[in-house]
Formats: sequence, C-alpha cells, structure tokens
Amino acid sequence: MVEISSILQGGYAHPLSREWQGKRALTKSMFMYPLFITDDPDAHVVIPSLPGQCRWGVNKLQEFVGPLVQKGLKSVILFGVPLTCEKDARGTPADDANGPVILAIKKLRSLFPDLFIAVDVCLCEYTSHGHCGVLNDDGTINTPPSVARLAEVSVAYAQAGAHCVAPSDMMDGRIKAIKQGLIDSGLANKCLLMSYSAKFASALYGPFRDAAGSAPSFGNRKCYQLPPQAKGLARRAIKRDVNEGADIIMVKPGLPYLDIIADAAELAADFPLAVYQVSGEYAMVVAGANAGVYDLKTMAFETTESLVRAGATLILSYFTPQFLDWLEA
Ligand SMILES: NCc1[nH]cc(CCC(=O)O)c1CC(=O)O
Ligand SMILES: [Zn+2]
Ligand SMILES: [Zn+2]
Repeated sequence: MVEISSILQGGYAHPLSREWQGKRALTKSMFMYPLFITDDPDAHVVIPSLPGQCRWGVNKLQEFVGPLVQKGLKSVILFGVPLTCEKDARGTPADDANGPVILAIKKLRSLFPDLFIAVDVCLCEYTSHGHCGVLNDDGTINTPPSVARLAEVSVAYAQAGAHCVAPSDMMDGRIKAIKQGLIDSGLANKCLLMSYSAKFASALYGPFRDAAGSAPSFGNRKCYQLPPQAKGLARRAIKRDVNEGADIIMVKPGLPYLDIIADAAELAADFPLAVYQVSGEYAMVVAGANAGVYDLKTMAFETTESLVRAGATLILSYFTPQFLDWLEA
C-alpha cells in the first residue's frame, strides 16, 4: 500500500496547479469561478439572491464560459443543482453518469482543453434530507458510510476528467478516504484534492443554498461545520487535512475569518491556500454598493486583496468575471 504522505503529483499535474504552488499578487489565474450546473440542458436561469449569477444547463456552457475563457478565465468549480432527479438517503444522483455535473465535466474538458475544472463534492444537493453526509436513524451523521460515499463520488468525478475534487462536506476522515480512493483507482497523480478544511457554520451561505437547493430539511449543519469562534478546531482541522493528503487547504468564508487564513498560511505553509469568498460575502458587497455605501469595484478589490494579504493564493469568487475585466492590463 502507498503511504498517503508520499503522494504529491496530483497537486501539480496541471499547468495551473503548478502555478498555484508559488505565491503571487492578485492576478486572473488566482480566481476560480463557481458555476451552478442544473439538469435542464438548456437552462439559463437567474438566481435572485445571487445578483448576476445564473444556473446553467450543459448546452449553454459554450456560450457562457467561452467569452470568459477568452478574457483569461483559468479555472471553474462546478456545483450540481439537480431539480428533477430522485433524491435519496445516500445521495445516489451525485455520481449519476448522466447527471449534470459529470456531463458538464466532460463537456468543459472537450470545449476548453486549457480550463482547469474543479468539482465540489458533497451530498447535500443529492440527499432527500439535505444533509452533507449519510445519517443514522436519529438524524445524526453516520461517519463511515458518509466518507465511503464521498470517496466513491470523488473517484467518479475524477474518472470523468475533473482536474480537482473539492469536498465541502466536513465529515471526519474524508480527505484520507478520498485520497485512498484516488490512489486505488490510479488517479492520484492526475487529480488534485482541495479540502474545505476550515469551513465554518456561517450565516453567509444563504444565497448559495437558495441557488443550489441544498438547505437541510431539518436541523442545521452545526455538528459538522465549525463553530465561528473555534480557532482551535480550525487549526486542528487544517493540520489533520494536511496529514490526510490534501493538496490545497481552503478556508471558508473569507472576510470574517482573516485570522484563520493567516493561521492556515502558517500551518500549511508549503501548500497553496484557497479562500472561498462565499455567496453571502458577494451579495453583501453588491448590496452595499447598490445602497450607495461604497463603490463596487473599490470594495471588491479591498475585500479580495485582504484575503491575499492574509495569505490566500487562490480565491473562489462570484466576482471572477468582473475581475477578468478589472485586471485587464
Ligand atoms: N456543502 C455545500 C456547500 N458548498 C459550498 C457552500 C457555500 C458556498 C457559498 O455560500 O457560496 C455550501 C453551502 C453549505 O454548506 O450549506
Ligand atoms: Zn444570466
Ligand atoms: Zn453539503
């Protein structure tokens, strides 16, 4: 059996992931754009709570993503928004070969050979109960089948051609299980594993849950996402995911957690550091600008540069299309 800590090549298999291994100032290649892919292949549907963002069908990806690639878009992260599938307790539709995410991976790979394609891995969009893992009868998380299922789904995305799998579920031990799954399927040297390591139970995910239809049907996510005041847990989660074989560590959300970003930059100094500027941060910046509190572009730069200052080297942002214009030399 291969030692998990000896697997490095998945982290630099792609020209872009090689670039992320070095530090830099705000540039186009630091931005990863979240895309919501729905199962109506012709969909182009506005998301009211996320101004300017839409749900897309696979047939629309060429006309939407093409111009962004022309402007210098280097990477996207895909989120599945299944609206017509049969959801169940284990999230069976997550790795459906004809589901929107797997079809979109293949489509984007063939349309844009140089685009880096990351895929969010979670079960909440696909489970009948809307939680991010598999549950016990009493509604608590059942960890072993959860991590097994997440590993299975990750391998399916990697096999479909994803350059990166990014588990956002926060189940204990899933990084190790996913890395082992990639090793066992011969994909560990091709597919990067980006861990949402310090993901807090934040009020800032509201617009996303609206966009993805992934709000839990009962309870909340406080037993797996981190308590906002828990610096110690965040540091332990980062160290754990480094040890379990993550190639990139992520902190999420960004702006209220700059100290955690700085901690991650120290604890995982030898890794690229991703920060997710989440849906509520984006909506907040846009709403403030619309209310006349500040200029949108100035505030978008200030908030995003603060993430870089704290230590981010990669930023997942709904502002990506605008930054591609704003960073035009
Ligand atoms: N596991 C699902 C997931 N993946 C990314 C986000 C949030 C992204 C955003 O708000 O932009 C969430 C929401 C949640 O945990 O409820
Ligand atoms: Zn639109
Ligand atoms: Zn989830």
